Amino acid sequence: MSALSCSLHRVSLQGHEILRDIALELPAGRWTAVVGPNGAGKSTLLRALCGLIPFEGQVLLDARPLHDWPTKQRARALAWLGQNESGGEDLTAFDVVMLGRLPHQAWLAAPSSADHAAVQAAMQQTQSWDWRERRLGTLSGGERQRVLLARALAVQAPLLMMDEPLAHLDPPHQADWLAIVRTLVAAGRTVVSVLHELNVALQADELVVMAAGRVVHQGSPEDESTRDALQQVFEQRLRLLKVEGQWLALPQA
Ligand SMILES: Nc1ncnc2c1ncn2[C@@H]1O[C@H](COP(=O)(O)OP(=O)(O)OP(=O)(O)O)[C@@H](O)[C@H]1O
Repeated sequence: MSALSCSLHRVSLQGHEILRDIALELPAGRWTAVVGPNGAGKSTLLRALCGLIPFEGQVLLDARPLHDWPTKQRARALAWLGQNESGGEDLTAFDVVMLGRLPHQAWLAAPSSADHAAVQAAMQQTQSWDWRERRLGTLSGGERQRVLLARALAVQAPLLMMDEPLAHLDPPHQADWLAIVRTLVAAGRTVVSVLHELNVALQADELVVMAAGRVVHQGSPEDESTRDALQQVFEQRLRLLKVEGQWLALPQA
């Protein structure tokens, strides 16, 4: 069963064709990592799949065309964490995370106790609760990223899409992110993330390997064909090693 599937004929930005002929099925209840070299089209793909940019073709969320979903219902079904998100600098971290609860609230209604509980739980999960009174603009890059991750978690959507969620995170907080993803997937949620950190991506259930605006391969990191595709798109410049049962990718000079 797919949480999200697409048949994208073309995605163009400002008159330039960025993606072409992409057909994907992203399995429900699994973690899929999208990888590939700079400029491959990973962020553009994720944004098209979330309906944030126009596309030629079709995207199905839970087997229903994305654009047929009522906006609020779709916002409850699909949570999004973008790359280098700006805005809301003067809001407190708590209020930023509360924005994740908007799809659950009636127009102009005050947040409910369930909204408060969801915000607190998400901020505790990303260890950002201590900064709840701080303004977003005063936080470091990594602290800010944890608040924005909490906002995405607070939506409590069955599908979580994240573009470079590990940006600015130090190794312990990368490990915490991985633990959060595993907890979500164990609870039946679906996670799709663009990742540059190949050692983390190789722990995903599925990899989508991209190059030059196309999907080159989709499969488990355990499959040799997936690792061959990685080598191909990264110009055979990886050393892929299995250490303690875990695939690692080192840059090769
Ligand atoms: N608004 C735009 N107008 C024209 N071209 C764009 C626009 N946005 C992105 N592109 C181009 O589209 C291509 C894909 O960009 P995208 O950000 O999706 O790649 P990516 O795989 O996420 O890259 P990276 O790993 O460097 O973050 C790049 O060549 C980029 O320069």
